[in-house]
Amino acid sequence: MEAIIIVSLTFFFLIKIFGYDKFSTLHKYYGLNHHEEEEVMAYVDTLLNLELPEKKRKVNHGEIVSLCSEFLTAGTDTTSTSLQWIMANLVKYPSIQEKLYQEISEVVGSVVDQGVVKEEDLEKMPYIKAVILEGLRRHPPGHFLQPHMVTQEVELNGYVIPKDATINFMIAEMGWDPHVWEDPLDFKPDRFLFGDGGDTEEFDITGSREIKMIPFSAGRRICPAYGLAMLHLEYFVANLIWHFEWTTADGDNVDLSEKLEFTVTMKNPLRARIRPRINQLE
Ligand code: HEM
Repeated sequence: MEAIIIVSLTFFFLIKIFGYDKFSTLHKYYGLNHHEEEEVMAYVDTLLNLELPEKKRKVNHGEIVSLCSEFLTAGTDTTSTSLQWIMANLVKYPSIQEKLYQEISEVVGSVVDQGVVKEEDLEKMPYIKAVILEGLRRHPPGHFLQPHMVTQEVELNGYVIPKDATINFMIAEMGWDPHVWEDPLDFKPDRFLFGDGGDTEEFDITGSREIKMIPFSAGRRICPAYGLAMLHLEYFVANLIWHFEWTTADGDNVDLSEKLEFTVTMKNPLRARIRPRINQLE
């Protein structure tokens, strides 16, 4: 009998579906497998002996707590919110979900083998990158950056911005600019596929060549974890789609209205019906 599970999504619950032990990438970056063969260094370890050259001392416990709190806050909500937006679009647009599933199956094979899509598999999947980039363009979790301060007076488009002024950047609006993006409010991952081979390498998410969208900011204060966040999103989405077929719950329409919280979240959180693909093969 088909097992159909209706979920009101919180994505950390979904991590549990797969089991943390299978998420080798998380282990590698967060240093969770100290007892296993691979030698890893946890971020917190790097702080314990960190010298502050200007102050000629090590970071104290209060500063370590503050740094840990910062990266936990900065990293958790942003990634889970982005994941929810991307999955919502994959539920809303089944043909995009199907195209993604086809790409994953071509690289990884059949889900009956019950493995996981691995980090090295993702490198052979241009479409998953395109889906994540489109998700971050259309629904960046932060619509603004942290406030920045101007270090020297500058003139921009006829406006003088004085030294020490506090400024910010409307990063969501940049990604929706109709002068830069065709049909900017549509969810079209194909816009990030370049060349015959569908190579997405060309898109520069750091904005160092040109700025078309900067969900992770740009320059010196760019999100230090942008590579990790991209990898997590590709990893979670690929595995969620490879293992499960996602459809709307009870004829619900996926509502993409926004709500401003710490990040910009779904006003009506995604409710989806997920069906293990393995059952479809029996
Ligand atoms: C989709 C996921 C993520 C997005 C869209 C994102 C985006 C951003 C943005 C826009 C900033 C502000 C940069 C600025 O003000 O110029 C930022 C800063 C930061 N992010 Fe991320 N981030 C994500 C995930 C993560 C993760 C997973 C971590 C840590 C594990 C992290 C750690 C940080 C930290 C520590 C800062 C502050 C950097 C500083 O003050 O210089 N972020 N992020």
